Amino acid sequence: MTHAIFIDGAAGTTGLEIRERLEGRAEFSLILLDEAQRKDAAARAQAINDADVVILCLPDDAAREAVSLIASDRTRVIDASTAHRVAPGWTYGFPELVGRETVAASKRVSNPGCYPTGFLALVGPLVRAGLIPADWPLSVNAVSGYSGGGKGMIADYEGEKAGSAPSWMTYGLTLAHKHVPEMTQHAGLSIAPIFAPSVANMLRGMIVEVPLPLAALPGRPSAKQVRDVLEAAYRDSSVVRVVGDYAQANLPLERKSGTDGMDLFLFASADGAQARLVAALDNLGKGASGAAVQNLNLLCGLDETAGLKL
Ligand SMILES: NC(=O)C1=CN([C@@H]2O[C@H](COP(=O)(O)OP(=O)(O)OC[C@H]3O[C@@H](n4cnc5c(N)ncnc54)[C@H](OP(=O)(O)O)[C@@H]3O)[C@@H](O)[C@H]2O)C=CC1
Ligand SMILES: CC(=O)N[C@@H](CCC(=O)OP(=O)(O)O)C(=O)O
Repeated sequence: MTHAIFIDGAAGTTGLEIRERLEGRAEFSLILLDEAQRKDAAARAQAINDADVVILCLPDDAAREAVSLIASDRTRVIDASTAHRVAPGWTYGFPELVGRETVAASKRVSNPGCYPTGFLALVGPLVRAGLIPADWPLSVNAVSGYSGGGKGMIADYEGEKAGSAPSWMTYGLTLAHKHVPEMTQHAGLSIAPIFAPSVANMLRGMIVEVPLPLAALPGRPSAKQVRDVLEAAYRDSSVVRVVGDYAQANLPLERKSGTDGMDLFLFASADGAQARLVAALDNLGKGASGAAVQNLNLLCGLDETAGLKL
């Protein structure tokens, strides 16, 4: 069976990467709009309703508009934007956390944000297991490649003004980043984490870190207990891996660049009092396009890793 797929926003950063992963796959036929039609509401509405699955790679408002254009009961949606990540009636498209069957059975799937993908992979299982209380005041520090800001930020770093682009900058200084609600809700937290994102002068790649004062947590969990919970959570996954044999003295932003996988690490102090939980991924891989293709595979009853770069 061939599944008809329409990528709305196929000319953007995320859309192009999804297209690249789908090309040459016999299970899919792509519905394509040319340059003159790709922002035409009537042409998009037709394509949306002709598709079995629509993948939205659009700004939030355009994603909401695209969903409003759906008239066909058959059309299923994967939205890569922030528009529906905490919306009722939408499945949060993180198969390793919500269950592959749940994603596979859904008509409306919201792809996780890139930073929340790292944060939730690390923290979700630990909250669920009771090692981190729901009201624990977590913080999360992260670095992204500049492609995380889409075509606009890529132009800032690679276009005429490239010389004045910072080599590294922290942002989210109002403490109201759009990813905080999904991090809080899908981790099962009652207190929002303090989120400190930053961008480096590198195209792609992401490191997300959660410092964890083990000795201050109720029950004082050991590093081994934390690691055991994470390993059990991802035992069945070939996309998310808990790395147990990392012997290097540092961890580069490039670690997972160009791949759709995510590596998780637990670094603990010798006395077991402190730990640093770290996720390495590609903001355009498991952080966006790879996750969308993984979800698409599940919606279509295919192997979840088909077409992924692992
Ligand atoms: N980049 C990343 O790492 C990640 C991005 N995302 C999310 O994915 C979505 C897409 O992001 P990204 O690919 O980075 O963004 P880009 O800006 O690179 O691409 C967005 C695309 O949407 C097109 N577009 C805008 N409005 C409309 C419209 N009304 N109708 C049709 N097309 C439209 C743009 O057209 P034009 O080319 O003319 O500007 C552009 O091609 C966003 O919601 C983003 O937040 C999610 C996870 C990670
Ligand atoms: C570097 C950079 O600017 N990153 C983006 C997030 C990219 C992303 O994944 O966000 P969404 O999927 O939620 O759009 C930001 O902080 O807004």
